Amino acid sequence: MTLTCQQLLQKHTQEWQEATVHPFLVQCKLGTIQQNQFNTWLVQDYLFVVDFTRMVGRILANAPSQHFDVILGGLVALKDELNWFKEKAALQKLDLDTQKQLTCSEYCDYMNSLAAMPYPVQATAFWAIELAYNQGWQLPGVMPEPYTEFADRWGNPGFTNYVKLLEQQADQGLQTASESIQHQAEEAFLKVARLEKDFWQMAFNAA
Ligand SMILES: Cc1ncc(C[n+]2csc(CCO)c2C)c(N)n1
Repeated sequence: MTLTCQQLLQKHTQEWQEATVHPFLVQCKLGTIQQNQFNTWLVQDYLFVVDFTRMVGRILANAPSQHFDVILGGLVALKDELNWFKEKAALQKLDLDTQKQLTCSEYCDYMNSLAAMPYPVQATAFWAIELAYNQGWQLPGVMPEPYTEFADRWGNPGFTNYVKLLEQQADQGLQTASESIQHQAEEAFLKVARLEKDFWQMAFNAA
C-alpha cells in the first residue's frame, strides 16, 4: 500500500495539531501578542526562509521535470517573500543580521540534511512545511491589524491551492517509492511537525 499526505495527516492528528495550533497564533488573533514575541518570530522566520529557499533550490534539482512548474512558482513567490520580510523588518527597525536561535538553527540544519534524502522525502517535507503555515495562519480566523496581512499572506486561497499542488507532487513521488523511502517520508513529516511546534514556542518565549 502506498503512503499519501492525507494518510500522514490522519495518522498523526495530535502532532499536526500541535504544529498548527499554538498560543502564539491564538494571541495574534486576540491582539494580545507582545511586540517582543512578534518581532522575534519575524526576524527568526526571515532567517528560516533564507535557508528554506536554498532547500527548495535543491529540491528543484532532484525533481522530475513535470514538477518544475509548481516548484518554480514557489521560488518566484520566495523572491517576493524575502523582500517582503526585509520591508517589514525595516519598518520595525529590526536587524536581520542576527544570530539564529537554537530552534531556528535546528530547523535549518534539518532542511540542509534533506539534501541527502530521496526526492519523495524532500517533496513530503516541502509540502508539510508550507501546509503548516497555510493552516496555522488560517485556523484562527480573521486576524486584527497589524496581523491581518500575515494571516492573509499564507491563508489565502491561492496559497492553499499551491499547497494542494505540492501535496499532489509529494503523493506522486510516494506512489512509486519503496517501503523504506515511505517510512523516511513519515519520519520527515513528524520531524517537521515537531520543529514547527518548537518554532512557535521559541518566539512565544521571548515575552
Ligand atoms: C517556521 C516556518 N515554517 C513554515 C513556513 C512556511 N513558509 C516557508 S517559505 C514560505 C513562503 C512561500 O513559499 C512559507 C509560507 C515559514 N515561513 N516558517
